[in-house]
Amino acid sequence: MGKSLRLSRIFRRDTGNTLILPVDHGIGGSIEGLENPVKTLKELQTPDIDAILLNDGVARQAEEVFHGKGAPGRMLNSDVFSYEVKNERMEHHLTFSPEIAVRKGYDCMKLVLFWDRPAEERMRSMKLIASVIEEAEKWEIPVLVEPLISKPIEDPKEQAKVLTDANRAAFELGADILKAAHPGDTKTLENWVKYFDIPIILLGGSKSGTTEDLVNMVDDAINVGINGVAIGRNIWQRPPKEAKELLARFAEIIHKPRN
Ligand SMILES: O=C(CO)COP(=O)(O)O
Repeated sequence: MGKSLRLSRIFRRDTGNTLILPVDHGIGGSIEGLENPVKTLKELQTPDIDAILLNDGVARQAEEVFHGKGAPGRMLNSDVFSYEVKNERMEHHLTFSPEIAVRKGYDCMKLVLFWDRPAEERMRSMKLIASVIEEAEKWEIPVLVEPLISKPIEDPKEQAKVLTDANRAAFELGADILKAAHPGDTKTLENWVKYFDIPIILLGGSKSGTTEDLVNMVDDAINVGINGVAIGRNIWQRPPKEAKELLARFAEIIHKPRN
Protein backbone atom coordinates (compact mmCIF):
# COMPACT_ATOMS: atom_id res chain seq x y z
CA MET A 1 0.00 0.00 0.00
CA GLY A 2 2.80 2.44 0.91
CA LYS A 3 4.40 2.10 -2.50
CA SER A 4 1.19 2.53 -4.47
CA LEU A 5 0.26 5.61 -2.41
CA ARG A 6 3.67 7.12 -3.12
CA LEU A 7 3.37 6.34 -6.83
CA SER A 8 -0.04 8.03 -6.86
CA ARG A 9 1.68 11.27 -5.82
CA ILE A 10 3.79 11.09 -8.98
CA PHE A 11 1.48 9.61 -11.64
CA ARG A 12 -1.99 11.08 -12.14
CA ARG A 13 -4.69 8.54 -11.46
CA ASP A 14 -6.85 9.47 -14.48
CA THR A 15 -4.10 9.20 -17.12
CA GLY A 16 -1.37 7.15 -15.44
CA ASN A 17 1.12 9.72 -16.71
CA THR A 18 3.30 12.40 -15.16
CA LEU A 19 5.07 15.68 -15.83
CA ILE A 20 8.22 15.88 -13.71
CA LEU A 21 10.32 19.01 -13.27
CA PRO A 22 13.90 17.99 -12.44
CA VAL A 23 16.00 20.56 -10.56
CA ASP A 24 18.64 18.14 -9.25
CA HIS A 25 21.43 19.19 -11.62
CA GLY A 26 23.32 21.37 -9.10
CA ILE A 27 24.76 18.32 -7.33
CA GLY A 28 27.22 18.18 -10.25
CA GLY A 29 28.19 21.88 -9.88
CA SER A 30 26.78 25.24 -10.97
CA ILE A 31 24.50 25.28 -13.95
CA GLU A 32 22.95 28.13 -15.93
CA GLY A 33 19.31 28.73 -15.08
CA LEU A 34 19.52 26.95 -11.75
CA GLU A 35 21.74 29.36 -9.84
CA ASN A 36 18.96 29.71 -7.27
CA PRO A 37 16.90 26.51 -7.48
CA VAL A 38 14.58 27.51 -4.63
CA LYS A 39 13.62 30.74 -6.43
CA THR A 40 13.20 28.82 -9.69
CA LEU A 41 10.90 26.31 -8.02
CA LYS A 42 8.77 29.08 -6.53
CA GLU A 43 8.58 30.98 -9.81
CA LEU A 44 7.60 27.89 -11.79
CA GLN A 45 5.03 26.59 -9.29
CA THR A 46 2.02 25.41 -11.29
CA PRO A 47 -0.52 22.58 -10.98
CA ASP A 48 0.77 21.37 -14.37
CA ILE A 49 3.78 19.87 -12.58
CA ASP A 50 3.04 16.48 -11.03
CA ALA A 51 6.37 15.89 -9.30
CA ILE A 52 9.73 17.52 -8.68
CA LEU A 53 13.06 15.69 -8.75
CA LEU A 54 15.51 17.39 -6.44
CA ASN A 55 18.29 17.20 -3.88
CA ASP A 56 17.57 17.24 -0.18
CA GLY A 57 19.15 20.65 0.52
CA VAL A 58 16.86 22.32 -2.01
CA ALA A 59 13.84 20.38 -0.73
CA ARG A 60 14.49 21.65 2.78
CA GLN A 61 14.68 25.27 1.68
CA ALA A 62 11.71 25.03 -0.67
CA GLU A 63 9.48 23.19 1.80
CA GLU A 64 6.51 25.54 1.34
CA VAL A 65 6.25 24.51 -2.34
CA PHE A 66 5.33 21.03 -1.11
CA HIS A 67 2.81 21.90 1.57
CA GLY A 68 -0.90 21.31 1.20
CA LYS A 69 -3.27 19.35 -0.98
CA GLY A 70 -2.42 19.23 -4.66
CA ALA A 71 1.29 19.90 -4.00
CA PRO A 72 3.68 18.07 -6.35
CA GLY A 73 5.26 14.75 -5.39
CA ARG A 74 8.92 14.76 -4.32
CA MET A 75 11.54 12.52 -5.86
CA LEU A 76 14.92 12.41 -4.11
CA ASN A 77 18.16 12.34 -6.03
CA SER A 78 19.79 9.64 -3.93
CA ASP A 79 23.23 9.04 -5.39
CA VAL A 80 26.38 10.83 -6.52
CA PHE A 81 28.82 9.89 -9.23
CA SER A 82 32.02 11.39 -10.57
CA TYR A 83 34.61 10.69 -13.22
CA GLU A 84 38.30 11.22 -12.88
CA VAL A 85 39.66 13.86 -15.23
CA LYS A 86 40.34 11.51 -18.13
CA ASN A 87 37.00 9.81 -17.66
CA GLU A 88 38.87 6.66 -16.76
CA ARG A 89 37.26 5.80 -13.51
CA MET A 90 33.82 6.47 -12.11
CA GLU A 91 32.82 6.58 -8.47
CA HIS A 92 29.16 5.93 -7.68
CA HIS A 93 27.79 6.17 -4.14
CA LEU A 94 24.49 6.28 -2.32
CA THR A 95 23.75 9.54 -0.48
CA PHE A 96 20.44 8.68 1.24
CA SER A 97 19.10 5.33 2.37
CA PRO A 98 15.48 4.30 1.73
CA GLU A 99 14.80 4.67 5.46
CA ILE A 100 15.94 8.29 5.45
CA ALA A 101 14.04 9.03 2.22
CA VAL A 102 10.86 7.69 3.82
CA ARG A 103 11.47 9.56 7.08
CA LYS A 104 11.87 12.79 5.12
CA GLY A 105 8.57 12.13 3.35
CA TYR A 106 9.84 11.51 -0.20
CA ASP A 107 7.71 9.64 -2.72
CA CYS A 108 10.52 8.07 -4.74
CA MET A 109 14.30 7.61 -4.88
CA LYS A 110 16.34 8.12 -8.03
CA LEU A 111 19.64 6.45 -8.96
CA VAL A 112 21.62 6.39 -12.20
CA LEU A 113 23.08 3.39 -13.99
CA PHE A 114 25.93 4.18 -16.38
CA TRP A 115 26.10 1.32 -18.83
CA ASP A 116 29.04 2.14 -21.15
CA ARG A 117 31.57 1.74 -18.36
CA PRO A 118 34.22 -0.86 -17.59
CA ALA A 119 32.66 -4.07 -16.27
CA GLU A 120 33.94 -3.53 -12.74
CA GLU A 121 32.25 -0.11 -12.41
CA ARG A 122 29.08 -1.38 -14.01
CA MET A 123 28.93 -4.29 -11.60
CA ARG A 124 29.49 -2.01 -8.61
CA SER A 125 26.64 0.27 -9.73
CA MET A 126 24.36 -2.70 -10.32
CA LYS A 127 25.13 -4.09 -6.89
CA LEU A 128 24.45 -0.68 -5.33
CA ILE A 129 21.12 -0.37 -7.16
CA ALA A 130 20.11 -3.92 -6.26
CA SER A 131 20.82 -3.31 -2.57
CA VAL A 132 18.80 -0.06 -2.62
CA ILE A 133 15.89 -1.79 -4.35
CA GLU A 134 15.95 -4.57 -1.77
CA GLU A 135 15.96 -2.11 1.14
CA ALA A 136 13.37 0.14 -0.56
CA GLU A 137 10.98 -2.84 -0.76
CA LYS A 138 10.98 -2.95 3.05
CA TRP A 139 10.13 0.73 3.27
CA GLU A 140 7.70 0.66 0.35
CA ILE A 141 9.37 3.51 -1.45
CA PRO A 142 9.59 3.30 -5.27
CA VAL A 143 13.00 3.39 -6.95
CA LEU A 144 13.50 5.15 -10.26
CA VAL A 145 16.57 4.11 -12.22
CA GLU A 146 18.06 6.33 -14.91
CA PRO A 147 20.11 4.18 -17.33
CA LEU A 148 22.67 6.37 -19.08
CA ILE A 149 25.70 6.37 -21.32
CA SER A 150 28.61 8.56 -20.29
CA LYS A 151 29.45 9.68 -23.85
CA PRO A 152 27.52 9.71 -27.13
CA ILE A 153 27.96 6.73 -29.46
CA GLU A 154 28.46 7.75 -33.08
CA ASP A 155 26.38 5.05 -34.74
CA PRO A 156 22.70 5.79 -33.89
CA LYS A 157 21.73 2.10 -34.13
CA GLU A 158 24.49 1.11 -31.75
CA GLN A 159 23.49 3.91 -29.35
CA ALA A 160 19.85 2.74 -29.36
CA LYS A 161 21.04 -0.83 -28.70
CA VAL A 162 23.28 0.16 -25.79
CA LEU A 163 20.47 2.24 -24.25
CA THR A 164 18.08 -0.69 -24.71
CA ASP A 165 20.54 -2.97 -22.87
CA ALA A 166 20.90 -0.39 -20.09
CA ASN A 167 17.13 -0.10 -19.66
CA ARG A 168 16.86 -3.88 -19.76
CA ALA A 169 19.42 -4.20 -16.94
CA ALA A 170 17.61 -1.60 -14.79
CA PHE A 171 14.31 -3.37 -15.38
CA GLU A 172 15.81 -6.75 -14.49
CA LEU A 173 17.24 -5.32 -11.27
CA GLY A 174 13.71 -4.39 -10.22
CA ALA A 175 13.40 -0.65 -10.92
CA ASP A 176 9.85 0.66 -10.38
CA ILE A 177 10.28 3.44 -12.95
CA LEU A 178 12.75 3.93 -15.81
CA LYS A 179 13.93 7.43 -16.62
CA ALA A 180 15.31 6.92 -20.09
CA ALA A 181 17.31 8.97 -22.57
CA HIS A 182 15.56 9.20 -25.94
CA PRO A 183 17.02 6.45 -28.15
CA GLY A 184 16.66 8.61 -31.29
CA ASP A 185 13.83 6.70 -32.96
CA THR A 186 10.19 6.00 -32.15
CA LYS A 187 10.34 2.28 -32.96
CA THR A 188 12.84 1.68 -30.14
CA LEU A 189 10.62 3.67 -27.74
CA GLU A 190 7.68 1.53 -28.79
CA ASN A 191 9.70 -1.61 -28.08
CA TRP A 192 10.66 -0.34 -24.63
CA VAL A 193 7.00 0.20 -23.81
CA LYS A 194 6.30 -3.37 -25.01
CA TYR A 195 9.26 -5.00 -23.21
CA PHE A 196 9.36 -3.16 -19.90
CA ASP A 197 6.11 -3.39 -18.04
CA ILE A 198 6.84 -0.45 -15.73
CA PRO A 199 6.34 3.30 -16.26
CA ILE A 200 8.92 4.92 -18.54
CA ILE A 201 9.73 8.62 -18.31
CA LEU A 202 11.88 10.40 -20.90
CA LEU A 203 14.56 12.83 -19.79
CA GLY A 204 15.14 16.04 -21.69
CA GLY A 205 18.82 16.65 -22.42
CA SER A 206 20.62 19.92 -23.06
CA LYS A 207 18.74 22.91 -24.45
CA SER A 208 18.54 22.39 -28.19
CA GLY A 209 16.09 22.61 -31.10
CA THR A 210 12.92 24.68 -31.21
CA THR A 211 9.99 24.61 -28.81
CA GLU A 212 7.95 22.87 -31.51
CA ASP A 213 10.62 20.14 -31.86
CA LEU A 214 10.32 19.50 -28.13
CA VAL A 215 6.53 19.50 -28.13
CA ASN A 216 6.52 17.07 -31.08
CA MET A 217 9.05 14.81 -29.36
CA VAL A 218 6.84 14.65 -26.25
CA ASP A 219 3.69 14.06 -28.31
CA ASP A 220 5.29 11.20 -30.30
CA ALA A 221 6.58 9.58 -27.11
CA ILE A 222 3.24 9.77 -25.29
CA ASN A 223 1.49 8.40 -28.39
CA VAL A 224 3.55 5.20 -28.22
CA GLY A 225 2.84 4.74 -24.50
CA ILE A 226 5.67 6.55 -22.72
CA ASN A 227 4.33 7.75 -19.34
CA GLY A 228 5.74 11.24 -19.16
CA VAL A 229 8.82 13.39 -19.24
CA ALA A 230 11.36 14.89 -16.84
CA ILE A 231 12.55 17.99 -18.68
CA GLY A 232 14.77 20.47 -16.85
CA ARG A 233 17.19 22.61 -18.86
CA ASN A 234 14.74 23.10 -21.71
CA ILE A 235 12.31 24.53 -19.14
CA TRP A 236 14.27 26.54 -16.59
CA GLN A 237 16.86 27.87 -19.04
CA ARG A 238 13.98 29.99 -20.42
CA PRO A 239 12.35 33.08 -18.88
CA PRO A 240 9.74 31.95 -16.25
CA LYS A 241 6.70 33.03 -18.30
CA GLU A 242 7.86 31.07 -21.35
CA ALA A 243 8.82 28.13 -19.14
CA LYS A 244 5.36 27.98 -17.59
CA GLU A 245 3.69 28.15 -21.01
CA LEU A 246 5.82 25.21 -22.15
CA LEU A 247 4.97 23.25 -18.99
CA ALA A 248 1.27 23.84 -19.72
CA ARG A 249 1.71 22.51 -23.26
CA PHE A 250 3.56 19.42 -22.01
CA ALA A 251 0.87 18.77 -19.39
CA GLU A 252 -1.85 19.03 -22.01
CA ILE A 253 -0.12 16.46 -24.23
CA ILE A 254 0.87 14.12 -21.40
CA HIS A 255 -2.62 14.02 -19.89
CA LYS A 256 -4.66 14.15 -23.10
CA PRO A 257 -7.24 11.34 -23.10
CA ARG A 258 -6.10 8.66 -25.58
CA ASN A 259 -7.69 5.40 -26.71
O1 LIG B 1 15.68 14.48 -15.34
C1 LIG B 1 16.64 15.14 -15.67
C2 LIG B 1 17.76 15.36 -14.73
O2 LIG B 1 17.55 14.68 -13.54
C3 LIG B 1 16.66 15.68 -17.04
O3 LIG B 1 17.07 16.99 -17.04
P1 LIG B 1 17.37 17.69 -18.45
O4 LIG B 1 16.05 17.86 -19.15
O5 LIG B 1 17.99 19.00 -18.11
O6 LIG B 1 18.26 16.77 -19.20
